[in-house]
Amino acid sequence: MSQSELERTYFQDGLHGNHCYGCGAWNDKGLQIKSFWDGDESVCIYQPKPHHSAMPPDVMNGGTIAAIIDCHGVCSAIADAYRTEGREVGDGEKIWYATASLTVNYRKPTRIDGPVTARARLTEKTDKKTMFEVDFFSHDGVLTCDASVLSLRVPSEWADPTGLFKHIDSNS
Ligand SMILES: CCCCCCCC/C=C\CCCCCCCC(=O)SCCNC(=O)CCNC(=O)[C@H](O)C(C)(C)COP(=O)(O)OP(=O)(O)OC[C@H]1O[C@@H](n2cnc3c(N)ncnc32)[C@H](O)[C@@H]1OP(=O)(O)O
Repeated sequence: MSQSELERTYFQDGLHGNHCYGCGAWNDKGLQIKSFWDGDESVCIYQPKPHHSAMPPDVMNGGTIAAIIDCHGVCSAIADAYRTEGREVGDGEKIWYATASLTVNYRKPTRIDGPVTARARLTEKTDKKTMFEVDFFSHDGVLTCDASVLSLRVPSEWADPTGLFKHIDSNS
């Protein structure tokens, strides 16, 4: 059964300190997407802004669409991992995933004049890898893109607020 808007728990609200451009609730210049479970699917509804346009001002930009799908897919992988362990997102020992692969097929132009919806379903999972297939709809219900997002579980250094590369450099 679908949750009402007031009952929803958004994955990103549990990812404290996340400054990601697409999904970081702590990045005030980012998209700040919000994702939630609707049964076995995860859903993200996003109202594009006029500056998220492609060349025609009424069509949504493909890179912005990809950023939404990417972050919705990775956040779904994170939320799925917490759910598998019976925990709320962000509770207890932290779980991080990063994008290993993103494929987006742009089937039709996406209207910018209303909220877009990404719906994702889990299609493959191992201890380290999680694949979500994502359908992307414009506000009039047209399926404009389909996509797949492969997320890989990464160590806690990815969440170091001072950065990742010093860990990589010191290991190489
Ligand atoms: C107070 C402040 C606190 C701060 C808190 C922060 C909170 C943050 C919260 C939340 C964040 C969540 C939000 C993120 C959302 C946005 C996502 C992004 O934009 S992430 C950036 C873009 N992505 C990258 O930059 C990855 C770059 N790539 C890598 O680093 C590596 O390639 C990585 C980690 C993805 C994989 O490397 P390996 O060494 O762990 O894995 P290997 O051993 O190579 O592979 C494992 C398995 O995966 C397959 N695999 C790996 N890469 C693949 C690929 N590209 N395509 C297909 N398969 C791949 C391999 O074939 C292998 O498969 P077999 O286990 O043998 O079956």
